[in-house]
Amino acid sequence: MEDTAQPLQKLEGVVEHRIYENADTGYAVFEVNVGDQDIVVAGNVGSVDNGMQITAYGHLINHPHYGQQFRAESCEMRLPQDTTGLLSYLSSGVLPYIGPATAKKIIKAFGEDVLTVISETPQRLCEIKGITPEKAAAISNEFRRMYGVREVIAWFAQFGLSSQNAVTAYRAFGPHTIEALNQNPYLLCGEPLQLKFSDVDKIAAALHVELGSRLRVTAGIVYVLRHNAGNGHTCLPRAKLLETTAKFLLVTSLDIENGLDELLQSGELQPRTFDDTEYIFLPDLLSAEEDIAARLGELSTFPTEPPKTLESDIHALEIVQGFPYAPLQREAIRMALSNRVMVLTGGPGTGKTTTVNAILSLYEGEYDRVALCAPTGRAAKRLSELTHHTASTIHRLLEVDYTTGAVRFIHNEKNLLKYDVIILDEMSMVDVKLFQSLLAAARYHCRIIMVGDADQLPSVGPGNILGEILSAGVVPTVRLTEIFRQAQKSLIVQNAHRIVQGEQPQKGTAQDDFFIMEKNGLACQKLICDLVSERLPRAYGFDPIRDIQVLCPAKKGTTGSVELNRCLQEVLNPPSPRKPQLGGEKGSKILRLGDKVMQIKNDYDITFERSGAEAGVGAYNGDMGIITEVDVESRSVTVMMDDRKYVYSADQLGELEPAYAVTIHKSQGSEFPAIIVPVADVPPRLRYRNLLYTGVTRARKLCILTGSHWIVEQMVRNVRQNLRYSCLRYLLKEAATPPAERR
Ligand SMILES: Nc1ncnc2c1ncn2[C@@H]1O[C@H](COP(=O)(O)OP(=O)(O)OP(=O)(O)O)[C@@H](O)[C@H]1O
Repeated sequence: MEDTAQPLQKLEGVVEHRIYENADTGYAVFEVNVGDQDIVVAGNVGSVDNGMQITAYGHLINHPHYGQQFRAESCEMRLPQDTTGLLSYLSSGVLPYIGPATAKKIIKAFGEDVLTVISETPQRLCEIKGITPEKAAAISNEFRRMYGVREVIAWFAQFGLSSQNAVTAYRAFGPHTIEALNQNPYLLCGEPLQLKFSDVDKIAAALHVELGSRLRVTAGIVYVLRHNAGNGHTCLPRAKLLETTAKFLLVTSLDIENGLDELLQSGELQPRTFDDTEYIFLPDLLSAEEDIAARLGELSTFPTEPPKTLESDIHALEIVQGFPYAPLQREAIRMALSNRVMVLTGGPGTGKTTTVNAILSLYEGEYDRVALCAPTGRAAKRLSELTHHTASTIHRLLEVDYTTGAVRFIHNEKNLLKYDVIILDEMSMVDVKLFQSLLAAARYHCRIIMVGDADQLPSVGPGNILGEILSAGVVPTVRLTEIFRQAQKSLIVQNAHRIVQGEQPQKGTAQDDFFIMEKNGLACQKLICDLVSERLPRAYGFDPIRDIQVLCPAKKGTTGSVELNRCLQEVLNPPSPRKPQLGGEKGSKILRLGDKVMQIKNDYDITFERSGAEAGVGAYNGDMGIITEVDVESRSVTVMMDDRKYVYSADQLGELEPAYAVTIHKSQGSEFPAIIVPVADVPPRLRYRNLLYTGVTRARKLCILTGSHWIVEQMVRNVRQNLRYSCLRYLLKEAATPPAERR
């Protein structure tokens, strides 16, 4: 967050001493002799060695902890040329078997040619006493490897790309990285770097790759598919893919058609045809949908014997809770006990949780190991509060393997989970890859109960599993429809059902838990601040920070989450000399002592402590907490999320955002005592039913819509189900059909 607007300064000198180096990220700190003094240089510049000549570009800054240092944005390095530099370089232990004494002997023997000898004719090193042919080969190999990384860093630097990217590329592509990238710069769009296509296009243009070249076209097609996976599609119809790619790449459709055929032939992409439409998949997403379909299809076709005492067991539960189950609830309970897989779906207040509780009790009488889980930390917490059973996130159930860098799970098909039953709530939020992983780790006989509301927004990741399962009609399903009397009293519940049925929500009166207040633009912004800071705490006793949540359809605009966060932070947690803070430069986000914050991406590595309980790792997208400490010196922030205490270091602060106002998308799976949804200035593309429905159903005790009623009307009317391309429904039907009956 420091000032980088000033022109870059240049620093030239010779590396005197390495202080710190992180081989994974390419971050290095070292002392450089610039003639009359030594200056500490830090930055993502890759590996450096004593004696190297460097030219760095960056800024001289005053680090609060380490004092004056040069923060390098980029750095060119040359191996030492003269014998003094060479001696310093070789004496530093940079190469195996060469210490200061051997370095002296080698330089004496080969002078300024020493590095050429090491690289080209290492056998000549055997002229030095003590260097065997094996040692000479090891020295030469190590030198070439290091030099290779450096060359890759230099190649990346000429296109303005970081050393961190270079180190990652070198690790993926090996000693021939530059050769491979010169031949096909579009490799940079794929794993592991996934750079933006337009940026790679510029590099390709500099390397004289033509617009219509096969390399560019095939990379463009894969890129379009991957981009669409980011928007939730597991595949695209062939025609749509061709059309989108042609527009994106500005080349003829014939070129694209040929490119696609090549990718299909090589297996880099895979086709499936259903209802006369050819769908094109990235292989990993196809195998995710196929695996899910195969498993659920198989489980669906093998019902089990229900326990003989089932009816009397259900009756016993009814006596304990004091009311009978409704017919559909009974059907769901029976289904859970007589099938290996099922879906339980329904809107708010239709008795899903009551039914899950019954299923849980009966399963616990039957089986030893029943797991309850949900896709997010907040959803798991809510589930465990409602059922009084331990519930965990799917990630925690599968246990993330932290050692590999990529997200892998400790429980998988080779190391199965030891559960007899898995009950999975908030199914609408689960994406195909995560569900594939969960099913793969489930034992063969494990029952799978999926619970969710298909009218909620679909998952952030690719797929629309719940919607697809329901439309396939293969998996045994109960759809609860009755709104129970208890829930009927709530206008939140009534209005949620109205919205789903395309009816307008009713404005409430003073006794109700749902209101619509007409205000637009800045007046709406001001109204929200007043409601949160004064009116609702006064009228209902809500804590403005912990109980009230503003949920925005959009990020941008006067009543978007960014602007509202700024205003609410100012009102609820204003600056004060007693409240240290970070950020704020040039309008960047501020993190201040006492702020409510949200974790905005999954971090599987971050550790937390708990007083009186075991420490652990992981903070997940959507987790919320309060800043309890800000250390300006080390630029670190301490956050309490329930009983978990996290310390975010300077480089992890990007994972946190103020959370007085969050988007409805980020609030999926969570509930709050009171919510306010600004329905003013909502961009047209975000005016749709499921978004409003998901927002409204997050409220437990109070829901206020502030904005204009005609935007509410538009949102209710617009049923543009976030159309998601997926073939799970077809694959499920196929999997549940005996082979002989398939077409
Ligand atoms: N068979 C029943 N008879 C009477 N009341 C019931 C019955 N089943 C559930 N209820 C009541 O209806 C209300 C809503 O039930 P429940 O919490 O199970 O619904 P839900 O679908 O999980 O709702 P939400 O999704 O909003 O959490 C609760 O007060 C519950 O006690």
